[in-house]
Amino acid sequence: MNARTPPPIRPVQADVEAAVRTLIRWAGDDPDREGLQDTPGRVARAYRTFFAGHEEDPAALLATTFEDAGGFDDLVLVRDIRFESHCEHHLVPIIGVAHVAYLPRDRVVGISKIARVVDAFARRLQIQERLTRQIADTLVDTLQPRGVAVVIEAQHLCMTTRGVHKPGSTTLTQRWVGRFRHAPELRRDVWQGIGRSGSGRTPAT
Ligand SMILES: Nc1nc2c(ncn2[C@@H]2O[C@H](COP(=O)(O)OP(=O)(O)OP(=O)(O)O)[C@@H](O)[C@H]2O)c(=O)[nH]1
Ligand SMILES: [Zn+2]
Repeated sequence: MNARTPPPIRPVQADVEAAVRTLIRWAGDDPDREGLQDTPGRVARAYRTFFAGHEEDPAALLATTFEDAGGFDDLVLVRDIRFESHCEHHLVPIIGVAHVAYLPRDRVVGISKIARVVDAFARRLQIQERLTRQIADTLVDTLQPRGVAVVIEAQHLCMTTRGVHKPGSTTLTQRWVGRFRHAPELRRDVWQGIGRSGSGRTPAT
């Protein structure tokens, strides 16, 4: 944003409710009928939850670390972190799991904070590739570990409930940083840890 561009004005709840009334009318229904009267307010509140990550600073979630981990510097893998996100193309849910691994250098982080970082990025308008990368980059920047791995498997409802209509299809993305990039055995540890048999190939740089 350059100096002449004013910051975007954030709509207030009344603006959002008016937009939802328009959507209801566009769908062919009457926003004033009894069953729909409270819907615009509900949708505004739901969207606030869905996109709460835009208000969060994921790096701050990792601020508390522990150096006294008994010299532990081996693999830490938090598996099956269920998340709900929304695709930025259709505003339709992306539902999946993230598996996050790191090799500590001199400190570890509370494991719940890793799941919080996943949520902070998931609760935004997203594409899966960016979500994967943002989680990995945040761990790298804040913990400076020897390596980070993020694998995400997700179902995009824009592919299953509309458009190409492929129910059951899932998308898998992976990001390997540091030691994981050039150590197939470490990547195999992650694949085995998450119950999958990934290839040991070295990812393109
Ligand atoms: N790479 C990537 N694509 C995504 C993600 N979520 C949704 N998409 C895709 O974004 C694309 C948008 O394509 P468009 O042709 O502009 O939109 P569309 O006409 O609604 O496309 P269809 O979904 O094929 O009906 C689609 O191919 C979606 O499958 C994501 O996380 N990553
Ligand atoms: Zn989509």
